Amino acid sequence: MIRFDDVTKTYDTTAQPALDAVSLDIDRGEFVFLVGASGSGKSTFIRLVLKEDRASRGAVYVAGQNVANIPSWRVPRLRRGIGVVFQDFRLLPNKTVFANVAFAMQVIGRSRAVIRETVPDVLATVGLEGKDNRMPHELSGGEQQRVAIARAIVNRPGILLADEPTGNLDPTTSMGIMKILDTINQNGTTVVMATHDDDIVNTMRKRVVELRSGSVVRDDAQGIYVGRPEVLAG
Ligand SMILES: Nc1ncnc2c1ncn2[C@@H]1O[C@H](COP(=O)(O)OP(=O)(O)OP(=O)(O)O)[C@@H](O)[C@H]1O
Repeated sequence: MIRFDDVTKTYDTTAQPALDAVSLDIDRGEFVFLVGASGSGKSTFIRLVLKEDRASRGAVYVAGQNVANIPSWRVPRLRRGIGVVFQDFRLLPNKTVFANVAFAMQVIGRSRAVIRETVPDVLATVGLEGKDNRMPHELSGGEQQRVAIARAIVNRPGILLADEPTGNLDPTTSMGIMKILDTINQNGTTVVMATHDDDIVNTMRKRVVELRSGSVVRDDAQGIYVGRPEVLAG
């Protein structure tokens, strides 16, 4: 589903690559944690999958297609197949919950009838039934992230990328979000989640790919993550 073939990404401003000769295969239906300290390359990985940036060397494949060969006019189609969730939710502040989710369907030309039918179902999937008319500022952080997840999955993407989705949430709320991501994955969506939250990684027991200074240093099925080895050592 996602393949990195010897991918190096160097930003113009820095000599040290953000990703350094990364080769990785993520199959359809997998749930993968991408872990590593701040600056290890997690967000760069996500940006390359979305073709928001280009690899300096090597090739990135999404659903069998080398993204370097996708012309710019077809990049929206690539991104339509990929839902994205961020740490800071990124909701439209002046739109209701319903409108935030509906917006993702409007931009790809779905009819009002289909939107009216689909959005409540998706809001129920993330546990937000009955909150359609709330504004984002009337929601807790966990609820806002649920809206963001609903928006990311409403068009049924094959891939969901989550960049530190629990970074702003307390542990209990975070586990609620993880249950939702797990359900989405069990329904067939490939999930890649960047995080440095070791508690979450160690509770979920999924595949763990660890990056350090842009290199994959570990790739374990049902892995764990020791996020702060210096703390443990000390
Ligand atoms: N647009 C950019 N221009 C220059 N350097 C960048 C850019 N984006 C990231 N970098 C550098 O690339 C490296 C990897 O950054 P990246 O954001 O991928 O790490 P990360 O693991 O996602 O970190 P975090 O957990 O803090 O988000 C870092 O050294 C960072 O400073």
